[in-house]
Amino acid sequence: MKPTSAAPPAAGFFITFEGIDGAGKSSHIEPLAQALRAHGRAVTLTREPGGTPLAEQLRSLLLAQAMDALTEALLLFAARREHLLTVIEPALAQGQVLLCDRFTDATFAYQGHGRGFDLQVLQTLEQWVQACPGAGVGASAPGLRQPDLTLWFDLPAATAASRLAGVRAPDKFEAEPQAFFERVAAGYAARCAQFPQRFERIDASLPLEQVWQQVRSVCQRRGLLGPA
Ligand SMILES: Nc1ncnc2c1ncn2[C@@H]1O[C@H](COP(=O)(O)OP(=O)(O)OP(=O)(O)O)[C@@H](O)[C@H]1O
Ligand SMILES: Cc1cn([C@H]2C[C@H](O)[C@@H](COP(=O)(O)O)O2)c(=O)[nH]c1=O
Repeated sequence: MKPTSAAPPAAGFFITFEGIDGAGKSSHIEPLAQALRAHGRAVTLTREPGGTPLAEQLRSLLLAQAMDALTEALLLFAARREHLLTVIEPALAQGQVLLCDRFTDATFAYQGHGRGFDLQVLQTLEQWVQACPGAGVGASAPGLRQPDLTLWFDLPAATAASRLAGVRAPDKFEAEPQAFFERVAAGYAARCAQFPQRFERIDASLPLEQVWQQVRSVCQRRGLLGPA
């Protein structure tokens, strides 16, 4: 029988976009999706909290209602479980690139460092919620779904606040004082130091086009995009 020359199916790849509110994540998700599709990849674009009808309902509560810190963490992880099982895992199993606007690093940064909520409790919830049969083959924690690549848009809290001023009415998180976002930014820096293999720091203080060039070159270096 003649050997077939068909390429093996692409493996799924999970990319998260992280950073404080106003850091510029959303400005680059759609352009990256387009670039990946032009490079022949199937792409799913999604966000947290949200990404499914149930998780979007939880998002509406989370972004509007004041609540106890544990309640907030539980609702975030409930939305995440639903999102993982119905959107993220199926897309990765089909070999897609999954682009997600925020994931669990946001919980460690906002709830953990921003609100001062217990990091050990967050870690326990992470282990429960992100246990997925298809995840982590060959990884340090087999069976635990984690992003393959995290693009961290690093921007001083004062610059983010001035970019957001007047753009839209602030939600519950955006209404927090600058000191909160300074703690969240420090939380992201700590996560970047803890997971240097999957984190890539993007200098988000540069003009839009230069930020995009950084995103593009990270994806080229990681073999997701070809040369420009
Ligand atoms: N590099 C940049 N230079 C100047 N302004 C920018 C830059 N990137 C984004 N902006 C502007 O800053 C604002 C926030 O950007 P964007 O919505 O992409 O941030 P975000 O990180 O997705 O915020 P959020 O998490 O709150 O949704 C927008 O008005 C956007 O046009
Ligand atoms: C996933 C996640 C999100 N948040 C916060 C961070 C943002 O302020 C909002 C989401 O709004 P965006 O405009 O879509 O960025 O939710 C959080 O506190 N903890 C989380 O785990």
